Amino acid sequence: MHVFGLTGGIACGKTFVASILKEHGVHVIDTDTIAKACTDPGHPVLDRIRRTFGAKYISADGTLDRRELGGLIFDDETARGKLNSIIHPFVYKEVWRQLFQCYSGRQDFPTPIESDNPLHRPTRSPIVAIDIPLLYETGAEKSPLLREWPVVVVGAQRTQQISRLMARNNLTEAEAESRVSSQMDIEDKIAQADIVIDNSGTPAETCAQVLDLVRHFEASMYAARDDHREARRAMPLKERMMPRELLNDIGGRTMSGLCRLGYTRAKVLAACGAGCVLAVGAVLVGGKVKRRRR
Ligand SMILES: CC(C)(COP(=O)(O)OP(=O)(O)OC[C@H]1O[C@@H](n2cnc3c(N)ncnc32)[C@H](O)[C@@H]1O)[C@@H](O)C(=O)NCCC(=O)NCCS
Ligand SMILES: Nc1ncnc2c1ncn2[C@@H]1O[C@H](COP(=O)(O)OP(=O)(O)OP(=O)(O)O)[C@@H](O)[C@H]1O
Repeated sequence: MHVFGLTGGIACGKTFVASILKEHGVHVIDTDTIAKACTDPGHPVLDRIRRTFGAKYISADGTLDRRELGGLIFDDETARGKLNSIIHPFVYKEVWRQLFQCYSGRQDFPTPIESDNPLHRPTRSPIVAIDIPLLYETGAEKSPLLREWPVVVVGAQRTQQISRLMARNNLTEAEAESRVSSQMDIEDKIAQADIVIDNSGTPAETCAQVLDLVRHFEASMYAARDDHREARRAMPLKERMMPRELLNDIGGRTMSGLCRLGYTRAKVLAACGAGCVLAVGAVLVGGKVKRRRR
């Protein structure tokens, strides 16, 4: 499986690019969708928002008043930091859960967020994009989630960000300016990117770049798999087996990682079985080690 981070400035076109990726079979884990699910009525996050910012940010029907809260946090760095510290830990945990679901392919992996959203279903897609608008702002590129994987930045000009945001969200120029300024400058994101999709042109031009990107990932994934198979075929049979101590070590470390995320040992084992925990661990330590065949 090949994973990559997808980011860009506000209104640069991440959602547009993600929709093309999905059409080409890429599974997208969307953190905006997860963050929205976290603020559904009944979720502990909504209650913390009410206690932190006040009841005026909750509508009469009990849902989050997104426009009102957006008006506060995009203009106020301290409030933004508070909101991020309430929501982001839930988002991070749910991204990991969905990624484990992708690795294991199991529908019944324990789910903190129950949802009918198709994005929350497991996938057998070999390529997974994690769409994180605040990827660089939160240092996710250096976190265990993404440090082994490339980051793709969707870029556009700042003036286009403002005009697209005003049109899409029905905002004034000042409101759009404040939202764009609340994030790292798009030029800085482009400078840090591993790969850039330039969405300053026509949608058709962007589609062509995205198609090239999918082909690039497919080619590098299959080349790596073929190299790996060839190298293994050249090894004596005994060396192809993974030592039992290494298997135990990987299994133990993966299990403690999952337990730190809040899953109980029994839940993890019931959900995917010991063999799968080992396989996930093996993939995470570099994909060099394969599950032993019975
Ligand atoms: C402030 C909220 C209620 C405004 O809701 P609204 O429907 O207007 O915007 P939406 O959620 O669709 O986000 C649109 C875009 O705004 C930008 N954005 C959202 N939150 C933030 C933030 N805390 N800081 C900077 N930019 C942000 C992102 O580029 C995002 O793609 C909402 O964005 C929110 O809950 N944000 C905090 C959670 C968060 O950080 N989400 C980003 C992904 S984890
Ligand atoms: N190449 C393009 N030409 C013209 N309009 C575009 C182009 N790409 C995207 N748009 C429009 O710009 C707006 C922003 O795009 P999109 O919603 O994909 O951005 P985003 O990066 O996901 O935004 P956000 O950070 O707010 O989630 C949308 O209304 C979209 O239809």
